[in-house]
Amino acid sequence: MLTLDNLTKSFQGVRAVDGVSLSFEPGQMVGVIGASGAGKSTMLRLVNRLSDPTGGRIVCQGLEVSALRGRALMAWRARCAMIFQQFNLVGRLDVLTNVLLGRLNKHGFATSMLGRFSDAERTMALEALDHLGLAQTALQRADTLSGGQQQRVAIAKALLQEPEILLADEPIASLDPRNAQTVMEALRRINREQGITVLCNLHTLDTARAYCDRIVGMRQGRVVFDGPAAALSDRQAREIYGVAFDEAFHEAMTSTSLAPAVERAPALAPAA
Ligand SMILES: Nc1ncnc2c1ncn2[C@@H]1O[C@H](COP(=O)(O)OP(=O)(O)OP(=O)(O)O)[C@@H](O)[C@H]1O
Repeated sequence: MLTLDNLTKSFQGVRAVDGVSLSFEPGQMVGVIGASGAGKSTMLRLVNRLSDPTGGRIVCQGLEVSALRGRALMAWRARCAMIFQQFNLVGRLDVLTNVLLGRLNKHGFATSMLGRFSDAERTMALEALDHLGLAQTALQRADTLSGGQQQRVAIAKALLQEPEILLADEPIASLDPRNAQTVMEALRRINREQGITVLCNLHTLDTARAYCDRIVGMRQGRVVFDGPAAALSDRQAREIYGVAFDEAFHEAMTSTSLAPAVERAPALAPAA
């Protein structure tokens, strides 16, 4: 169980995360939604300690994450992998090497850059790519792939960390609807098959409703909704998004709807 207890982060007087208390059961897929500036990214960055809280605590299975320093902090970061909107791959390196860089925290930077990976790790990386429908791209430069493919490479890299928690910060924000669907299906499948807890910041409502067990709605740094996706009413959604509500809905309605995706076969369709 991962628990955020009265978690707060202030930036020069702005309370980006304001007294958030939440608990996440292992294996949940949680969509964090809210308008721009609601505090979603800051909350995720606090969880893996890319950013330090100014108040409150983070506790995971008895470990006080918010107090960790040095090696213990590195070990925590290895337990919760993070993927970003902009993929964070090294474009000039091939896909396989990018995925192997997910082992960085097991080896240290120098060894990883020298490419000293074991056969078992290479097999693990190829299996992760294969699982994500990308085995055939292993020797291609990462920057020759489509955005959706690059995000799936980033997911494979995150999986090489063997994480318990996957933090996804707007993973589909820069993708077209088809690639967005493929990436969300991949995250859902990893969550279901490997039991990895997924906390995913999302802009649009229908995506959160379609793929997540639970939705956390944030507004001005606070949690204003926490419950099953099916329990989120339009009135509550309006409260979460405020004046940005129409935008959140408009995006959802004008894009190829992602909603039916969970009803489809779980196999990953190759993205363009
Ligand atoms: N490093 C920082 N320095 C100062 N203010 C910051 C910093 N990071 C975030 N903020 C502020 O904290 C608030 C929450 O930002 P955050 O990026 O967490 O929101 P968000 O919900 O993820 O928004 P978006 O969907 O646009 O990414 C905003 O007011 C933002 O300007």
